[in-house]
Amino acid sequence: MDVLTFDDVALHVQVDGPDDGPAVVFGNSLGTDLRLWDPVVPLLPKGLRLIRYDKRGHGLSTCPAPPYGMGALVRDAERVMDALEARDALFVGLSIGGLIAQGLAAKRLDLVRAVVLSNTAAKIGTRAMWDERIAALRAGGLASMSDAIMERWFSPAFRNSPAVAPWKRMVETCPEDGYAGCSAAIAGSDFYSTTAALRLPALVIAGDRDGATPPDLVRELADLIPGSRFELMRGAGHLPCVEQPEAYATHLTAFLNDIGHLP
Ligand SMILES: O=C(O)CC1=CCC(=O)O1
Repeated sequence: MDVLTFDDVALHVQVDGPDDGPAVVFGNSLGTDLRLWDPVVPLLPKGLRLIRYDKRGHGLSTCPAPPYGMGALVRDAERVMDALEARDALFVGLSIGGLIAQGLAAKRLDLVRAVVLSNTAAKIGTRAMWDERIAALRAGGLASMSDAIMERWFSPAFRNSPAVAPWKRMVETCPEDGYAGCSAAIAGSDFYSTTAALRLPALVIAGDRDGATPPDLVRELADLIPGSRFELMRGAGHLPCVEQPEAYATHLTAFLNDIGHLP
């Protein structure tokens, strides 16, 4: 197991592929850890350096006391990439991972040459909505919220199948403080103006059954970035890399090819 230790947090990372391959860094969503990408990773072209990490308060990373700011989450991504000497990478961020991608691209263009912004937006929800979510979390824990979370994450077909069980368990076992801390970071994030100033290749992915970041909101994000590509995945919810890994990997591979980021 690889752990990168910093002054305020220790981050669990997993690297697959050769050290000298083109780097692809993955940022996962609220309540998920780096296993979010397990279905997609084996379907990507060989020879890439695939870097995954558990954001603070999730997976095997440590869980500093909440609340977190988006600045800390962006800094964690930056620290992981600096520590692994991963420059000029494609950053694939899903949901809060997509917020981190936007913040990182605005701050460190030397690290990020292109982004995949998946099931995300320039701003996700309102402060009132996130305050309510944190209150519900503190009142009943994640197990009391997991049915509603599955409704946002997955299409009816997937969430009514046995395949949903491990993903439900993943969110139910997420540290409550980590979930609350990252919820606070989302509540305080608004990337409309910085993302509108980004000039880099971007693929923006939406799912037409996404109950957290609906397609119109994701489309609005794509419209902020000149030249971005927008893909709507039909039948997929908030986590299309889980529901439709083959189609998701096909979109990533086509984008990698277009931007010349293949081995
Ligand atoms: O609302 C959810 O459960 C999904 C979600 C919103 C932000 C994020 O990262 O995940």
